[in-house]
Amino acid sequence: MGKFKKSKKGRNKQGNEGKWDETPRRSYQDIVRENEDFEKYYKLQGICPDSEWDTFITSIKENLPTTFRITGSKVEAKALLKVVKSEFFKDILNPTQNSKTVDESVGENEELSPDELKLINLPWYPDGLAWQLKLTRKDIRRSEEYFRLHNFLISETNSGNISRQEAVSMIPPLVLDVQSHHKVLDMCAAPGSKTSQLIELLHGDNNNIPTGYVIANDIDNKRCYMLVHQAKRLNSPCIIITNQDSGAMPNFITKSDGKPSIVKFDRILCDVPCSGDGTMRKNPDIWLKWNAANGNNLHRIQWRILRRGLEMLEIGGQIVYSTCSLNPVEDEAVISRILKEANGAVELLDVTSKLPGLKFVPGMSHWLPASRDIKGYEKYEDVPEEWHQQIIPQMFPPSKEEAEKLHLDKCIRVLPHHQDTGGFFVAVLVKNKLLPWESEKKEVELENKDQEKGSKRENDKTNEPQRKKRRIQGYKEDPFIFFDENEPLWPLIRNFYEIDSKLDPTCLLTRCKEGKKKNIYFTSPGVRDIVINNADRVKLINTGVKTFVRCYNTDMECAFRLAQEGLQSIIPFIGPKRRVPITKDDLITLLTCDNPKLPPEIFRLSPKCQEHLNAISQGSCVLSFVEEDNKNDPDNNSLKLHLVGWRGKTSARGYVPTADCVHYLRLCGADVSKYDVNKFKNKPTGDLSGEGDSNSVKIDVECEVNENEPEEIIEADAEVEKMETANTVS
Ligand SMILES: C[S@@+](CC[C@H](N)C(=O)[O-])C[C@H]1O[C@@H](n2cnc3c(N)ncnc32)[C@H](O)[C@@H]1O
Repeated sequence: MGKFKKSKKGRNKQGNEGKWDETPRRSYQDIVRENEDFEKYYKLQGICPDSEWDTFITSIKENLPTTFRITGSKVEAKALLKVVKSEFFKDILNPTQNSKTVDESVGENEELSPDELKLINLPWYPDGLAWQLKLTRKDIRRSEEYFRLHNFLISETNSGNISRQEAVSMIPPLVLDVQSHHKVLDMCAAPGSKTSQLIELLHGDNNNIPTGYVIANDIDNKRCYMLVHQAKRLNSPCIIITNQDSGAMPNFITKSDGKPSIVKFDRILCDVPCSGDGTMRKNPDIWLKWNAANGNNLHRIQWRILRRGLEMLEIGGQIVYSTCSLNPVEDEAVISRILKEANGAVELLDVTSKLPGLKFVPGMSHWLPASRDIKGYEKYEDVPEEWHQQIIPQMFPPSKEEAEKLHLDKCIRVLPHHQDTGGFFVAVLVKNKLLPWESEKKEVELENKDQEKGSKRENDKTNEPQRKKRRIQGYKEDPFIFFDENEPLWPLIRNFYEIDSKLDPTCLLTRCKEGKKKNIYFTSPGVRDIVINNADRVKLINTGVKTFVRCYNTDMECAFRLAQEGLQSIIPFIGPKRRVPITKDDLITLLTCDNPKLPPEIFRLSPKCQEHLNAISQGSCVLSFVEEDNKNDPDNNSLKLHLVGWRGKTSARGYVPTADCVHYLRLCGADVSKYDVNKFKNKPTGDLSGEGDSNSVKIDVECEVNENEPEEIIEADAEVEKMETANTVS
């Protein structure tokens, strides 16, 4: 779904683009990576065989290699992968040395040990799209040898076509088995790297809008706007962002088949808050503050979230529980506790076949809950009273007989030295029947109560005018106002773009009750159902992908231009008139135009494109490129690029941000060397940073609308940038 991505207006405004590798403000070099308690605690737990201890402890003290994955639809991602392999990895990494520094089949290379390999294609990530570079970001940034790779990583990150994500953090969405019809809940989602993967998996390679959706939730309001930022990159109409404590997450109501019912989710990701000691390689400050009490205190929160997740899960549904902590009290102890409480209603799944080539150890069945002074206890009765607040009976490992039933060995533990990553824990659970404390009756009663509350609010609402900013438990968000069947704006837009009647206009929404509508967003019908039926009961932060934008250019018959963000969602519904076929050469001509004041004249484009443009009125249009080579491929593997364009009086333009522009040019095999400035020799003129827009191909200024991004989003954009930079996830 290369289609569902990009646009980083907020980031551009902040001038934060391109800082993919900026060193975190505080200097990690000065941190002494030692913590006696940490070592004592994990030796006590026996998290690895004694013979591996030295390798483990050495590895966890080293800086983390750089990892990234290529995002997008299979076709577009594969095209970019080809560029990565042919243009960057082979030539740039040790060009004069043995080409086997690139390993595409880990384990099969007999000549070089993994230690000698600089570049590894992660074998367990589908389609070879994830890579690990044995170089830190600083190595890449500081060395002239890698300047082209550095430029590439910056610009493709900016355009959302690669995602910098720690290798192990890619695992949970992969084992969740998300399909396009699934209702997916991401309970602790911010900053959202896994949410992005979930959305990509939901869209799969199907061009249809998925019937399922992803609800991405976080308790931290500020961090919710990081999710908005991630969602903006993906341009999916199937995501909703909510701001709740997931340990007490309210039920969602649906009326999809007429009568109200409680939504049960098919897939849930429970990537809980944790001590994060698996991330010490990228967050060395954890060495300074690590203590055993931390994990003990988190156990209860983690258990509470997982428990609520299981309640919200459909029978037959799957939930992934994950942490970036090595601590069994935060990992197996939570799983063991919940399995015991569920009394057979929930069981662990073995998902190792979904991760071919991943090195890991099975989950532990024995551990020693320990007090802050690193004294481990075999049983609760041995715990001195002073620690009873911290250590509770439920944290203890199962008895031998219990352990045989629980199969904690189906959990996956990745330790840093296994394949030079961070540490990680992941477990997949399936719900086979109602939980012992759940009953159909209770759910129905609850639902009725919810309905009563809902209708009371409705009645109250009719008696008082709706305020622009509603307040639910202190939160304020602009309302979500869906078009009704008779929306006066719709016929105008529909006729201009010849929009098929299959597009339901009631799935379009705005965020302003009064005044001129500026931006029109689009959601899938499933998302619309959730928003309409839950806006009064759940803190909804954001939904919808920007699809039409008010345009003040009076040369256009329609008051709304297309927005690139929503184009991929509605392209199947747009009629042939405003879809302009372009060739690869047209695309290159349109995208290499540097001067917004001098866009290419129509006569410079291909005859077919000229003919089409000459036949339509001025204004917004779609520029559609379909790769000729594979046009008749039965698997429909031809590269298709749809860009928002503008038909001017005598000229045409692509309306594409700079980073996207470079990306498309790269995919077309065009020359992008003018953007590829060697900063060690020249001051950059090509604008890969995105801070300026000198090279972006832009629409007439008068048609550009003043899209005021909410302050929270701009701040969050900057914050995500900072986090990605510092690689801090937990
Ligand atoms: C490990 S991080 C999640 C990382 C995220 N899944 C990702 O891949 O980018 C944990 C998140 O849980 C959130 N959180 C903590 N307590 C929570 C709660 N009770 N309900 C919902 N979210 C919570 C934190 O704000 C934090 O963003």
